[in-house]
Amino acid sequence: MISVTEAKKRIAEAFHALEPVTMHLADAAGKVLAEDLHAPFDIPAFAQSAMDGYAFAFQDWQPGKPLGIAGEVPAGSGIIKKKMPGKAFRIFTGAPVPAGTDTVIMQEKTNATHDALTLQDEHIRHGANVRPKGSEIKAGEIAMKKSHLLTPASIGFLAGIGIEKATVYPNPEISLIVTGNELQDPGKPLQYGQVYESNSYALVAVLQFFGIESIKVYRAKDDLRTLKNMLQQALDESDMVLLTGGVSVGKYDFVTEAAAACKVESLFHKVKQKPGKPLYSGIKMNKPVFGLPGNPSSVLTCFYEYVLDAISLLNKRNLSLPVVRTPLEGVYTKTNALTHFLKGYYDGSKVTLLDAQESYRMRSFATANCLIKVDEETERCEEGSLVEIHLLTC
Ligand SMILES: Nc1nc2c(c(=O)[nH]1)N[C@H]1C(S)=C(S)[C@@H](COP(=O)(O)OP(=O)(O)OC[C@H]3O[C@@H](n4cnc5c(N)ncnc54)[C@H](O)[C@@H]3O)O[C@H]1N2
Ligand code: MOO
Repeated sequence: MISVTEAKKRIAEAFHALEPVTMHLADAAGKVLAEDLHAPFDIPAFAQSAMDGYAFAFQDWQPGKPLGIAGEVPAGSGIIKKKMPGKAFRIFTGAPVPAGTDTVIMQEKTNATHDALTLQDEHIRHGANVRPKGSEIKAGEIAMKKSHLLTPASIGFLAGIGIEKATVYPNPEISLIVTGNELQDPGKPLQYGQVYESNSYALVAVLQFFGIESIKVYRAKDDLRTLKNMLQQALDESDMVLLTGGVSVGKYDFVTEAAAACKVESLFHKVKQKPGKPLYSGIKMNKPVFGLPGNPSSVLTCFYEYVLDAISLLNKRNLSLPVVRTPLEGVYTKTNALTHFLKGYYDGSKVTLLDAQESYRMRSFATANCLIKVDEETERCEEGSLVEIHLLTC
């Protein structure tokens, strides 16, 4: 049995990023850039008015002397206006500032008749209310660097400078295999000895929260041949496989055997932790395989603590839970030399240990917003002592 630190280290060293793919910008949100992007054009592509008002040449203006009005330039106007010295143009926000003019005055600060304009702003400066050509970015300039996370603002920025496609690290396609003869679908009546299948629901939900779109779910009976064939198929058609249940020492626990039969190389089996002690992790051609111990709370805890690390290595995102140190409300003691991950509630200044910590229970997990990590060697956490918590961002 290895420590939590060693298990995380083995994962960190085992996996590398998926092959980058080029996709439409609309599909690239939440992904990480695998290339530098350069601006294809000067943006704005022309000197642009920032206000509804009048464009004029600053040097033509003499206080108290009206300017003539030569015409109108609405946004989107493709008409190139002739230079009209001494004249102003009616102009609107976003419209091209006509050649020969360099300054825009907002309409509220003018007095205009149909052909004469009086400026009523002595403080107006040369170039006011004009967005110069290329002031956002110049053609050829680096717009975004490799490894940048495409946030909504990044997507808006790239679209705004005319970029349509991006080469990014894709999300892994993931197969889930839930094992167990006892499993029944929610909504159907429970026969004696059956339990409702909830692990696939929790895993699909958490994967979706983290932006993973391609998820296949399989159900396997506790039978080595079936499980082996299913795992082989899942390995063939996806980038990562998560199995739940069947990873402990029982007579019907076949996950590690099935993985070995599929030539998955084991990274570890069993970690000094609670919940999730029988956790298994393996690798086949950069495809992570996790055998998550079947108890629902162990499944989700191991997902947050280990599977997220592996996904982060494949898609180059940093999805691992944020870590905070905060005072503990109450006292916590433990007698075993295992790392404990405990369901907690963090109010921004302290963390409270929730009840129902047993790994078959999900009730308090459903209201928890963090996991409290109590290290292997710690025997007692005193009231008010600083503990490490991992924030459940979803
Ligand atoms: N002799 C020992 N027995 C057990 C040990 C051990 O070290 N020695 N470890 C215990 C721990 S810790 C855990 S965790 C479990 C893990 O066992 P498995 O991964 O083999 O899981 P199962 O036995 O298949 O299931 C455990 C539990 O979870 C329920 N389950 C399973 N799948 C689902 C699902 N999809 N949805 C809802 N509930 C599920 C299952 O019915 C069992 O109650 O082993 C301990 N035993
Ligand atoms: O972790 Mo088992 O996950 O303690 O029930």
